[in-house]
Amino acid sequence: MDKQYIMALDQGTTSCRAILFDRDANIVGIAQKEFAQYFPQPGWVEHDAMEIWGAQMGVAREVLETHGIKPAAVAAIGITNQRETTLIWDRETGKPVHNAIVWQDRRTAPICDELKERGLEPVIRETTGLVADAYFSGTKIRWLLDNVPGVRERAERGELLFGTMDAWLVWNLTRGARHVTDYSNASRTMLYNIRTLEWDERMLDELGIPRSLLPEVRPSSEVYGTTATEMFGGAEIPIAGIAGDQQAALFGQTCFEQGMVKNTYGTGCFLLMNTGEAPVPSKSGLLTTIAWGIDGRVEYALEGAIFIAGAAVQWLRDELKLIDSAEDSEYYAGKVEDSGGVYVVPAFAGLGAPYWDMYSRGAIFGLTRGTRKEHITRATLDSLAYQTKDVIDAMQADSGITLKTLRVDGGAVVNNVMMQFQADMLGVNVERPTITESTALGAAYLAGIAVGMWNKNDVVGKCALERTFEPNMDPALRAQRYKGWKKAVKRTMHWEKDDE
Ligand SMILES: Nc1ncnc2c1ncn2[C@@H]1O[C@H](COP(=O)(O)OP(=O)(O)O)[C@@H](O)[C@H]1O
Ligand SMILES: O=P(O)(O)OC[C@H](O)CO
Repeated sequence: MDKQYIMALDQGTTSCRAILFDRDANIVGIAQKEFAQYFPQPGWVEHDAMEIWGAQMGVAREVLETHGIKPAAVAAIGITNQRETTLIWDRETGKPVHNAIVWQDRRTAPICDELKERGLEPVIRETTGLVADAYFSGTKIRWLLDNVPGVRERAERGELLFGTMDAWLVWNLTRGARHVTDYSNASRTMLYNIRTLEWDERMLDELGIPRSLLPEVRPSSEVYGTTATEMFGGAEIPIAGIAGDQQAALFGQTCFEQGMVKNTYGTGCFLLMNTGEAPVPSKSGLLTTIAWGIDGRVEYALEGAIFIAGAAVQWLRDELKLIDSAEDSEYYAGKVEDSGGVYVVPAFAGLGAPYWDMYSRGAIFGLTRGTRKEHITRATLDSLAYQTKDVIDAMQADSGITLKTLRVDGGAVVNNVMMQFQADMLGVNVERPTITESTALGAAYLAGIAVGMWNKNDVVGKCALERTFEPNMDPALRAQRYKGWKKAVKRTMHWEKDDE
């Protein structure tokens, strides 16, 4: 039988998706399942890894069945995942020792403070490209070793394995035959030396993490193994691509040239600029990270991670109940000229790039007796664009490259009011592609390339634009609005730590 499909498994923060692509990289079908979010304490976020595994397999089988496609017709599986989310499990039983600690989880902020006090920040930056923040896996592993009874002893006896969600899925799909991750995911652990491309002894030592926990690090496009026979009714499907979701989106948007930038507007916003074969250090609060390893080469990116973006729209809907659905935000925001001087700073989980303030918290500024929900809704959407501008300014400063256009994707880019304001704020065109599932597309490309279905040139030709938003705001007005935003951000900083 002709192997004509590539299946992307997109293990996101709130849902598992399986997306089938045909040989022309068109979407044939999508299945999606949300899973539970656990918030055991303020600032803590956990996932049940067994639920994720069940949901991921469920959608993989569902998308094949719904479209009447036999597993044997799938040429390869590409995996892409929420990054940093940390799991430790037993190498014999496959049982997790604890829920996964999610990237948004702030419980390890004190461990990060301790690393900073020990003067390790420059070492972390130099070796891993990251900053000392609770966001990354390293301090989450440390927390599990210190706080879950028996885990440190079992880890030291070599009985346990650590992985981000990619490694967890590959390990399960291959029934424990492979414990692997790829360069892009490894570069988010705070344990991986992005220059030597090895686990970093110093960081492992500083955090007291046994090496035996760690997966093997492989390129982002190669056959890592095949699915165990019982997974898909006897078909042994090659698992041929792995990349963290934001790097996968950069690949899916075919940002293959140095200086090309994409922004994904999902729960958070993640901007990545391809910086080519050399890691570019940041002086402006960005991360230096591995984009992918392919064709025997590793390429790097500068990244700005914004923790709360679309999640702020969910907050309007679920907590404030100002809107009934995320789509409503466009309707209400469109009913006013502008936010009427209101600024929403959605620092619910502290601030990421370029501020890196774990102790900032959300705030609404500029309220007057005339403020309506339309203004607050608009200001919430504006905050996605302002945060993006903060990161773009930092990227331009660090790389010396001036942004020409911004390629966008993710669930929130359907919002035309927000996209237009983004173009206005940046003063460059914002390009929205036809397929906004860039993350899954990137994973599919990586897998399809590994099994010879496509090459890199083929996929560049497949990128089609659906709409371009052109800037249409007076530069003086832009500067004035942005100044207000900077003032608002400043006033939220250190909120949790200031006693005054
Ligand atoms: N029309 C819309 N306007 C603004 N935000 C939206 C809209 N539709 C969806 N969103 C936001 O997009 C996010 C979902 O995007 P998605 O890419 O699926 O996120 P993730 O992969 O992070 O789970 C949600 O946070 C939601 O609030
Ligand atoms: O699941 P997403 O799309 O919100 O992405 C999460 C990021 O990978 C976290 O770094």
